[in-house]
Amino acid sequence: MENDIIIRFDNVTKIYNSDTKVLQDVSFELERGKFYTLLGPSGCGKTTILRIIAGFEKPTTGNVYMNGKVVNDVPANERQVNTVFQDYALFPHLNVFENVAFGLRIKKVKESEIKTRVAEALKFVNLAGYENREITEMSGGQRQRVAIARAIINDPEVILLDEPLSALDLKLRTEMQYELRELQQRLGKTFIFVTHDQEEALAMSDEIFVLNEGIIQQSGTPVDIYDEPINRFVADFIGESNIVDGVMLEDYKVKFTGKVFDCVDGGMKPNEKIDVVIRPEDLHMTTPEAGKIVVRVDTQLFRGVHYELSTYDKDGNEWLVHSLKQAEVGAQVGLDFDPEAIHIMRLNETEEEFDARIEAYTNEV
Ligand SMILES: Nc1ncnc2c1ncn2[C@@H]1O[C@H](COP(=O)(O)OP(=O)(O)OP(=O)(O)O)[C@@H](O)[C@H]1O
Repeated sequence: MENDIIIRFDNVTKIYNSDTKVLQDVSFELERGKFYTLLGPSGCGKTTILRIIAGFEKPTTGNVYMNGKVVNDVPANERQVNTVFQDYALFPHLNVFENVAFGLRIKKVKESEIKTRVAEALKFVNLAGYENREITEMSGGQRQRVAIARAIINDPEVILLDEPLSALDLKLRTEMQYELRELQQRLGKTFIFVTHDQEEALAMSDEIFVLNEGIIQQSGTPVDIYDEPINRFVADFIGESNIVDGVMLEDYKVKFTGKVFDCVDGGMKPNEKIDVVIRPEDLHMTTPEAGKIVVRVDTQLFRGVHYELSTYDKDGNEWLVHSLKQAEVGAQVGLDFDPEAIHIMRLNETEEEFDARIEAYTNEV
């Protein structure tokens, strides 16, 4: 239903003063009440998308819609959007109460209403009772929550979060991931979260947009993107991958490392060159005789839950393996995998082409 679409980008391009395109024909639709993540390396255009949604920047071409209306020229303060910035942008000279109350004071809301609403917002982020604390006396995680309380106090429809966890240490970051996700679900608002951390994106999102050089490479649920990356960039960026050159001989038959394997993919030209991806956790160690690929174990690291092995085949391809069993460095071992573990990626296939092929191919089957 069009009703449920809160934000829509229609072929949005952004060119700053020079002629480099920071965003290239970006189109997407965001539904109300979901948790979205923009994921990509530094400089890929994530923050630019947030700034366009917030109204701090205008698209060079294309249209941005909110609730079905074009908002290209609507100023930031007239949009139902609030931002939580990377450094939280809290006022160090004001206490917690005044930081959260700030937006309401600007709007000249009555003092008694300010009190009630600040108390509600602080309760929501589990900071009831902290009203009189100075910002400088709050921990990193608590400051984060103050910033969120400040962002939700005006009851915006959309909350933008620009790398809000990057200043926290690993343990606190993980805690805050749970907390933010839970908070988003309780609030029922649309969250748009920017990060370059793929684990964070996988853990928190309903849907992820993977960006590179101003182009959306792929969008989908964390599971879809992890299981079916459409190109080398996405496969590499989302988790660890083994990627080798291959040839799709015909439907269900792929050749790589000089051997032919059964797979579950198809819909390509005969003998088409492709990239093959196999995730390290899908490779199982066995004897060299029983293995589909024979490799030599080069290094082994204990990672707590599993061993991470770096191995090489006779052609010099590296195969990362996650194994519960220990291996012997220098030993020859076999690697086994299921046909379903072989992911095929067409060279230069766009997301639309990928979707169309999968649909046509699965219909055929
Ligand atoms: N105001 C501006 N004027 C000119 N160029 C800009 C401006 N803002 C951003 N850029 C350029 O646009 C590109 C994308 O920047 P953006 O901040 O959107 O990327 P990002 O993915 O958020 O990166 P990061 O993770 O490093 O913040 C970069 O090359 C950046 O230098």
